[in-house]
Amino acid sequence: MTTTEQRTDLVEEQRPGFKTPVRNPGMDLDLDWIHQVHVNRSAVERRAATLSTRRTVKKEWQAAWLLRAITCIDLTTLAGDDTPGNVLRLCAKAKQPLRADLLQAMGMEHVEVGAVCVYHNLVSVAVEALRGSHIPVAAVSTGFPAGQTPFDLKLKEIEASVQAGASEIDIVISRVHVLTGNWQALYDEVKAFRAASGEAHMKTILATHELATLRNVGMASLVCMMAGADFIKTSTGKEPTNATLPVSLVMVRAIRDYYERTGYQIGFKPAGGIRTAKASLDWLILMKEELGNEWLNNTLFRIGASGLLSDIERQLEHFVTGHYSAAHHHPMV
Ligand SMILES: O=C[C@H](O)COP(=O)(O)O
Repeated sequence: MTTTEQRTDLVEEQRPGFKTPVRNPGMDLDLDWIHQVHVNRSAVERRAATLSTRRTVKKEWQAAWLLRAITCIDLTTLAGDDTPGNVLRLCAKAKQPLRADLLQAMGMEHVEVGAVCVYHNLVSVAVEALRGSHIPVAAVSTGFPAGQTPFDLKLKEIEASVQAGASEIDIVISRVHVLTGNWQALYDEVKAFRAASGEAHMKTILATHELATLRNVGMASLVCMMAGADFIKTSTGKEPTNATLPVSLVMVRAIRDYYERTGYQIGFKPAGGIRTAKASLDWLILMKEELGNEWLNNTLFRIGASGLLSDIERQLEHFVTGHYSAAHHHPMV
């Protein structure tokens, strides 16, 4: 077993506040272990229900957490009518997510999002637009969102996105492997995606709404991590229900189990339907309470969202105009 201490020399600084996550090498599929993992559904729901926060941002710590949330956003556009034009606008927003006067009022010089997430066809546009920043481009892949394309094409899609400059690959798993309990097939699939991703960081999208049970969510999380996933991600954003606190709790506890067993820190990305500043605080609280402060940064935590940033901006604007005076000036993150 490798300890965290032994691995710190492998972590390289890429940008202030951003550490390249240590690549998860995965491990052999150990069904004995994952079958011991139990999910108590009612306990999960009770715990998730306590994670509610205020509707508006009134306190300084909440504003500081919203700034942190911005740095963890995978700013996303995944629409049939995406064009180079709207991706260029998205990248401009990624580089400057808050108005200069708001930033200044909170004593900040610069803030940027965690990544920009697009379909393969827009990867090169985003890479070009973000050149000179340190914002990585994530490509959804493997037949996103349904994953119902031939396996060989999935591998080629990953390779093409890496070639185009994506440094993060968000793959979708084949839900059939989970629904038929074929854990070996899921492991082999994700391991092949891992290999095709090369040096890019791989997030595995479980599409939790389509996995039928929380137990399946927990099992799939563990199998994906064993197969070398660097992040596990809840949803595509295209399912009837996307990121929820109960599935997120199951997934972060699987991350904790995997960390305790291997020493490897796997990231978590709730995605889909997260549109309010209040909701982003719920997920930050979940990370802090379940995994601790080490997971409260964009190396190990991302929020996949297309519409969250505007509400955070609105909330911070209310906060700055209503509750924050020049007398308080000090950096918040
Ligand atoms: O991966 C990110 C999701 O597709 C974004 O979903 P959203 O449009 O509901 O925020």
